[in-house]
Amino acid sequence: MSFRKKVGQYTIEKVLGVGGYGQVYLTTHRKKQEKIAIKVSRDRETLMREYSFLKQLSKLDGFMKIYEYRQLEDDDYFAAELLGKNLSYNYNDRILSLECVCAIGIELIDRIEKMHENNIIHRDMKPSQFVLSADQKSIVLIDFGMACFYRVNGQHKEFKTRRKCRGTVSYASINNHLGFRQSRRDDLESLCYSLIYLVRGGLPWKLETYVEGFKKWKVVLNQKINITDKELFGDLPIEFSAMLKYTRKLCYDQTPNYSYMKSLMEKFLNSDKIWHYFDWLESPDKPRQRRCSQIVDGATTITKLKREKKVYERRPKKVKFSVKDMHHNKEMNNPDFNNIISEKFKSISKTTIQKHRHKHNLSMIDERDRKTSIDSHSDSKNSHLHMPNYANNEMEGFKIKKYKSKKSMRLYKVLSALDIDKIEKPNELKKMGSCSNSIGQTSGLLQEGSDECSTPKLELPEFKNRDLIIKARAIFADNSALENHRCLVF
Ligand SMILES: Nc1ncnc2c1ncn2[C@@H]1O[C@H](COP(=O)(O)OP(=O)(O)OP(=O)(O)O)[C@@H](O)[C@H]1O
Repeated sequence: MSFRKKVGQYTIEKVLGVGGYGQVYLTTHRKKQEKIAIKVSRDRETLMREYSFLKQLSKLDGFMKIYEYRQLEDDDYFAAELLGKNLSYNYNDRILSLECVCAIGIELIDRIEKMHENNIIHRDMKPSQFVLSADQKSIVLIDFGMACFYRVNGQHKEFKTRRKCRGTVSYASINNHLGFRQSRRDDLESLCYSLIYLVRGGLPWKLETYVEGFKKWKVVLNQKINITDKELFGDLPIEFSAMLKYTRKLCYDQTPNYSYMKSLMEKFLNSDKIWHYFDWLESPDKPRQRRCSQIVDGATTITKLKREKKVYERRPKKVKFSVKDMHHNKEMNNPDFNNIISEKFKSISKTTIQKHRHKHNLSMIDERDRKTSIDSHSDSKNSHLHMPNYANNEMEGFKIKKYKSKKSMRLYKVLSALDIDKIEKPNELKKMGSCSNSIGQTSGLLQEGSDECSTPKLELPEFKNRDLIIKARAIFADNSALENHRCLVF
């Protein structure tokens, strides 16, 4: 297999990153001998859109400088300023200090504010999109492949439901999970999860590796709703939870108070020179650096990454053989052939097999899986029977806490995660009646799925909190009815 050596007039030196839809290379311009980053993709439409957003922002401080866009025979590329490392693995595989993360937070809130002023929302904020500038003294926000305009001709786009869940599940906002069209608030909520990741070395959501596609979104939503402050924030100062709660409270089209958010982070810094606090820079008068308790047991944590790295390093090299070799061996009646094959299949883990089944929609053959699927199926048929009858409640100023049943407690948890303790129009709850009659109708929120969703027909009933989401969705469904409400949702 031959690797690509050049793109247009640039010679490729190494791969900087391979993402969802493109590859980023470190290259040298053959004539000017300049080091340049090149993003290459076959997805012309997305690459062009990203380029146009970057072009618009590139004149501002804190955004990547962007050069040319070229169309090639098989793919397209654009050239950009060469930046440093991204923050996804954290500096030196260690958790960052509290002060450093606050400094990063201030930088990023500033970038987000500028981006929002330009009518753009990012929709995929996460640590791998936070890249150090070449001098390592500032943070640059990259990857606008999923960005879009939230305001067109001065008008905010209207609120919509049943949208695809977009972005990266661990950092997605609750409203994104619920299928609501994203707006400025969602970038900020994702930023909060990213900062927690950086300062605690991970996020507490737990995911089995074989959970894929849209099911992953359901599992993580459940955890985001049910998690306690202690689990999520550990010994972090109260300002972090205040910031997350603030972003969750924002209305759909509300302009966030960026200064307030910055002020929460500034409490931990005494100097104006933000880069002073970056852990990766040495300075003689470096201020005190505090480390917070680390999350070690989550879907992605530094500890886990280190562990995996060690296992990977220790693993003996696999003997590779091609299909051609296999046929050859078979034809030659090689006595070792069967051993080789059985060894190879032994090394395929259960997870991989489950993944494969999942991908190809194969029936689950083990008894436990079969049982779950039967249970969930029967659940689906009778789902409307489980719906508590809220429809008769005509009381003004409906208090969520009033309902003590298990299901309403779950509803209460979603609403309190969104910081809503009162629904002003109890009549809205009537909609649940009609929603609950048809799984197809209600599952719009759930089935449209993520962009990662390769199996859009994932069974809705598998989601334990199905009722809860249906309810939340029903309550939020009517944008206009809730516009003037204290619950600040849309
Ligand atoms: N200008 C640059 N200079 C240095 N490194 C870069 C630059 N642009 C991107 N990278 C690196 O390449 C990685 C992938 O880039 P980018 O996020 O733009 O690609 P993507 O295909 O959209 O990825 P994903 O799907 O993971 O978001 C980044 O995390 C970053 O480490």
